[in-house]
Amino acid sequence: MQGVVTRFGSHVVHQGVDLEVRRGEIFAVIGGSGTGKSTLLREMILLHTPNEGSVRVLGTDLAHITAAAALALRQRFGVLFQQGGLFGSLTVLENIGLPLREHRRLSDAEVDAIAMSKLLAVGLQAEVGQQLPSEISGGMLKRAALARALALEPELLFLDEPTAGLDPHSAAGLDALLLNLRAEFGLSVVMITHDLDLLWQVADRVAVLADGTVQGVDSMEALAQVDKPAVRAFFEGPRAHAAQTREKPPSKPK
Ligand SMILES: Nc1ncnc2c1ncn2[C@@H]1O[C@H](COP(=O)(O)OP(=O)(O)OP(=O)(O)O)[C@@H](O)[C@H]1O
Repeated sequence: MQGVVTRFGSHVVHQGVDLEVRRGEIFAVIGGSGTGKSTLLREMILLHTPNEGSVRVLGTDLAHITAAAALALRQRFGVLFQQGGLFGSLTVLENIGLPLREHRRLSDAEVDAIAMSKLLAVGLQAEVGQQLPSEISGGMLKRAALARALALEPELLFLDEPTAGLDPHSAAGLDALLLNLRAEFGLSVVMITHDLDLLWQVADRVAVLADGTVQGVDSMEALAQVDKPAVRAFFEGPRAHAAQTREKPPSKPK
């Protein structure tokens, strides 16, 4: 993103946001409530157009993108929305297979086989595939939604608050899963999160959004040394300290 300006009426949300996400990295955007994180994500996934500035995703400039190019681009990235967004009347396996039915010419058996491989890749048991979303836990729902986001083998994954609403055990499981998926599929990940553990354990670089601009982009370790109030806010308080000192998984690839 370069020079992104976003206004809603007279309310200026972004006043010149510059961001660059590198291939293969897990990149997080943090910021206080209302600083425009969700809007920024929506601008990256073709759901909102900024008033000024440019957004490029996987080499494609979104400014004057044709409908056909947008359709092609959407198949190269996966999105995990905060609520998961699975269809309640379909089984988990049918949900995961939906993007394949929509965008690929495959037999039912082929769709089911790929959907099952994604289900297993996110650490769910095969039997879960036959259950309805209402029958599984919040942590399993997130995993199932992630499996659906992975169905078309995206190069890039966008996650909106992936651990929101999860108990600490399920959230920790998701940390490990993201690291594994990146290692296995070479995914690049852009996520919005308030989860300090997720930030410390998983994010390679983090952008701090405040006052309409990016106040700093760096590893959590480096940001912890930055002496700006908007950045410091994320490193103070008992929860921040606990997350910072928690043991990290040894597998964190660099
Ligand atoms: N469609 C819209 N119309 C008008 N105002 C909007 C719209 N979408 C977002 N806003 C405003 O833009 C600002 C940023 O919203 P956004 O949801 O992007 O923030 P956020 O950082 O994701 O917040 P939170 O952490 O609370 O989810 C808010 O003041 C919000 O009210």
